[in-house]
Amino acid sequence: MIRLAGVTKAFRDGDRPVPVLRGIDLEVRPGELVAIVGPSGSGKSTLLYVAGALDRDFAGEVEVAGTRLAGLSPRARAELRNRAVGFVFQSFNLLAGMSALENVMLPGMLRREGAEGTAAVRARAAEALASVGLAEKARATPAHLSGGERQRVAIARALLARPQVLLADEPTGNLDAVSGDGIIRLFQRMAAGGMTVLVVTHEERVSEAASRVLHLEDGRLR
Ligand SMILES: Nc1ncnc2c1ncn2[C@@H]1O[C@H](COP(=O)(O)OP(=O)(O)OP(=O)(O)O)[C@@H](O)[C@H]1O
Repeated sequence: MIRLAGVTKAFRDGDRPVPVLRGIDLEVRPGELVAIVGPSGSGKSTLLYVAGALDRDFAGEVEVAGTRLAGLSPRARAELRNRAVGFVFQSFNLLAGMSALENVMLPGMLRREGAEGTAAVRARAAEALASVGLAEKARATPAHLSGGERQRVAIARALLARPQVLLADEPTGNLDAVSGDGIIRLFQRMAAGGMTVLVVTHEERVSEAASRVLHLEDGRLR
């Protein structure tokens, strides 16, 4: 679940505050796939970063996966993010020298908790890759994968920690129509499985697939 209430945010241009979010109320429940659309520069990415506990420089209330962000230390915020939130971006951000499986394992290796060994992280990564239909490509490096497959690897990486919330910023922006449709179906499946999915998009076929579409304009959602 994601909940924003009365969220405002401004960037600074010299001394002048430039408001970007002007009172955002938003609730996305488990099982929902919500699309945010709006003109370029309207603040869609900014809203996504606030909702994902990446940005704490805002006013108002935000709750992510049952935890209110107000008063959390940077460390507690990072823990919440690692545990509960998966991020997917337009550019897949995969490491070229690593296989698909190793790319998916990476966050698990960096944030290894307790006594979890490499074999356990590898098993979780293999499961995540299988869930996006890429079990067969585990050993391939990004250069040997199509754009759609690369994005699916990035999604598997975001799913490694089995997050409750999945946030995606223009996830189909670099993909052809067929690959993009595969990614959209994947998001629909994640939501159907009970995940809370919030996607920022310019693309109509993404918003058409969403359970709700919200327009961000002049700092407000409608
Ligand atoms: N770090 C920053 N410092 C100052 N201004 C910023 C910063 N990040 C974003 N902005 C400004 O805030 C506004 C919203 O940016 P944001 O990236 O959220 O828009 P967007 O709707 O995602 O745009 P696009 O669709 O083009 O990706 C823009 O005017 C942008 O220039």
